[in-house]
Amino acid sequence: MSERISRRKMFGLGAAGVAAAGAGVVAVRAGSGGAVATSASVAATSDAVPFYGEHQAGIVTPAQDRLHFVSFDVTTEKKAELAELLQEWTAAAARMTQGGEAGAFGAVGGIPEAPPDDTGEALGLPASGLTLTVGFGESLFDDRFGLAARRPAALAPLPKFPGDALLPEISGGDICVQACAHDPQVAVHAIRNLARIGFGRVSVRWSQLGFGRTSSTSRAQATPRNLMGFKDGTNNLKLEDAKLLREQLWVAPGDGQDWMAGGSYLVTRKIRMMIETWDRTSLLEQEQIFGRNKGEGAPLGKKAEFDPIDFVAKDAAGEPVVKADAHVRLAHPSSNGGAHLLRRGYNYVDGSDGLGRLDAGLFFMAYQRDPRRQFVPVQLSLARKDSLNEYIKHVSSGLFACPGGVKDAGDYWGRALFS
Ligand SMILES: C=CC1=C(C)c2cc3[nH]c(cc4nc(cc5[nH]c(cc1n2)c(C)c5CCC(=O)O)C(CCC(=O)O)=C4C)c(C)c3C=C
Ligand SMILES: [Fe+2]
Repeated sequence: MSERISRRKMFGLGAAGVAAAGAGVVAVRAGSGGAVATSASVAATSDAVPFYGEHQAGIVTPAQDRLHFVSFDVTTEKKAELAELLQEWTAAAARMTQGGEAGAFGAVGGIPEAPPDDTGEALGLPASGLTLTVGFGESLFDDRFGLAARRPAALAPLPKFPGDALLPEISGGDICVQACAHDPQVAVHAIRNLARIGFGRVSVRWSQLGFGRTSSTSRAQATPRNLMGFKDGTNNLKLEDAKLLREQLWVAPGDGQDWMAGGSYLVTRKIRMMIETWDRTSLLEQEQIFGRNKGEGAPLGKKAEFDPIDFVAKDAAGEPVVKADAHVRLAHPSSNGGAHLLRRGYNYVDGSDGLGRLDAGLFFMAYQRDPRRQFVPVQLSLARKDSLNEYIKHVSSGLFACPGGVKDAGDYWGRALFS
C-alpha cells in the first residue's frame, strides 16, 4: 500500500485554524515529484506565510519570486451566491497558503466517481511562501448586487493618462486575486483552483504571470532588477517603515467606507517595454533616464544605492545631475505632495509579438491608502514628462479595493462588505 500523507503534513507546516477536515485523507506520495528541499535557500522559501491577521498577507510580505495574478468577472447575479463563493475561496486559500490542498478530500482522497476537489499539480510541493490577496474592482459596485452605496470614493475609475494604450480585455474586472509564491507551480495551482471553485459564478477575465519580483518590500531583501537591467525597489515603502505604512499604505477607520479599514488599494499596470530599442541605447542615456547608475543603483553623483538623491546638484555645464525628466525625480515623493507607493511589481515575458520582438515588460503593482492622492498624481507627472516614456507603453490597468485581513476561521474575504 502506498504511503499517504497530506501535502501539509508532509512538510510539517500545519497551522491551527486551517481546516483540518480531510487531513490524512488527502493524498500525496512521500518522495513523489521534485518538491524535496535540496539546499538551505530552498528550505527557507518553502515556509508558509500566516493567512489570518489584521491585514491581508501579500502586501508587506517580503515579495516572493513569482506571481500569478487573475481578474475575474462575476457571472452570477445572486449576491448570496457571490458571498458563498467568497467563503469557499477563503477556506481554500487558508488551506493552500499553509501547504494544504484546496479541498477537504484533495486530488486523490475523494470518491472515484466525483471530480477531485484539488487539481493535483501541487501535490508534494511545500507552501512555498504562497500568499493570496483579494481585491474588489469598481465594476462590482454597480447595481447587480446592491453594493453601489458601499463603493469607496477612492475606488473611482482612474483618469486616462497621456500615452495610455489600454486594452479593455486585459483591464479592470470585478474581483482580483494576487497569488505570490517562490514556486510558480504553487502560485498557478492556487489561482487555478480558485477559478475551478468559482465555476458558474465567476469567469476569468484576464490573468498575468510574473517572475523575478521587481521590488523589495523589506530591508532584509536585496533589491532585484527589472528587464531594463536596473535595480528596482530601492526607494520603496518597506515592511520596516511602520509610521509611513500607517500614513500611506493602510486605510484607516474614518477614511471612507468602514469595510475597507485595515485594507489598501491596489493599482495594476501592465507596462510593455520596447526592450529592443532600449538595448540599443547608450549606458549614459539609460542612467540619465532613471537618474541612477546601472551597476550599484546609486543616485547619479552618489556612490551607494541607498545614498539620498541630490536633486539640486549641477554638473560642470550647470545642468542638473539628475535631469528634470529623470524617472526618479518625477516619481519622488518630493515632486508629488509627499505621496509614497508600496510597489510590488514583477517582470513578464509573454512570448513574442509576431514582429520579431519579445513581448516583455513590467507588471507594475502598487498598494496605497488612496490612489487619488498617490498613484494618480505620480502617474500624471510621469506620463507628461518621464524620459522613460519613449521605451514603454501602458497596455492594461486595474484598480482594486483590497479589504483588511481575514481575522480567523469564522471570517471570510469581504465579510464586512457583504454582511
Ligand atoms: C506611477 C508610478 C510608477 C510607474 C508606473 C513606474 C514605472 C516604472 N518604473 C521603472 C523603474 C524604476 N522605478 C524607480 C523608482 C520609482 N518608480 C516609482 C513609480 C513608478 N514607476 C516610484 C515612486 C519610484 C521611487 C522614486 C523615489 O522615491 O526615488 C527606479 C529606481 C529605483 C527605485 O527606487 O526603485 C527604477 C529603476 C520602470 C522600468 C517602469 C515601467 C516600465
Ligand atoms: Fe518606477
